[in-house]
Amino acid sequence: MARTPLIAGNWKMNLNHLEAIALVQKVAFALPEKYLEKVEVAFIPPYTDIRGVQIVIEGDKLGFAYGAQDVSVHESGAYTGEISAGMLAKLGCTYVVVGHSERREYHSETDELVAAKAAACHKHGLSPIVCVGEKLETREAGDHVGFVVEQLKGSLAGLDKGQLASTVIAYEPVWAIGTGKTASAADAQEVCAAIRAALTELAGPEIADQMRVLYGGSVNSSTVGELLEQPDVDGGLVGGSSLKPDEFAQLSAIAAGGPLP
Ligand SMILES: O=C[C@H](O)COP(=O)(O)O
Repeated sequence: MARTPLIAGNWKMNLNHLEAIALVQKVAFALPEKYLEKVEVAFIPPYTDIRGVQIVIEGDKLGFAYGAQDVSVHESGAYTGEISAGMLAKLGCTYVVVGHSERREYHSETDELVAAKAAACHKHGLSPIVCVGEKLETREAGDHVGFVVEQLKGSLAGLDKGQLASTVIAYEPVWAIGTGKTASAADAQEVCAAIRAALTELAGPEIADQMRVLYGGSVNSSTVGELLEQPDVDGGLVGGSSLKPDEFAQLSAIAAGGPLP
């Protein structure tokens, strides 16, 4: 089945709320609307930017989606510094990245916590983008496929088939993030195919076939075309290149089927 590619720009901890609005406007200026019929483009800014991003996207009917980089497992209450899924849903978010390797590494997030965050998203109609990926030593030992599949199963534990259907997976080999080393298209396909096989086990072929599996790690306009030609790669979770409006517009256009004129 044809899956609409998703290009999600994870800004990480970059851009204040004024810079955020300017970036969305520049991408909208560079990327003619017709491309959005063939690719879904989402912005994943820091929490403080989401309101501004919402206003410019909704106000100008830009056709982009947006979301958050993390979420609390708690609903509300005395959890200083936390942001709930309900708050993000109220702001019109579609997506929430959960289990990014930077959160797993710097905030000691476990598969169990990631699964709880994914469940919190679903409770409020948000689609989690569940991130998985191996470190360099695991790849060098040749254990990357088994590692990623186990991490995936742990990070989706407890989700029912309906929830899985509206979950996005992002395969991000840690050694390729922010390093300029993109996994080869064949490397990405190998793991994304194993992810889809695991999703088939969990949710059945019909649902697994409609779920999007993204690749992330130094994606840019030169690499996105070949990555998306792979049968199990359905888009990109894009870090550094999402902060450059012309580059992000170009790679989104390529994901839609052709470069900008
Ligand atoms: O979430 C995005 C990924 O961590 C990839 O970041 P990158 O494109 O800067 O390598």
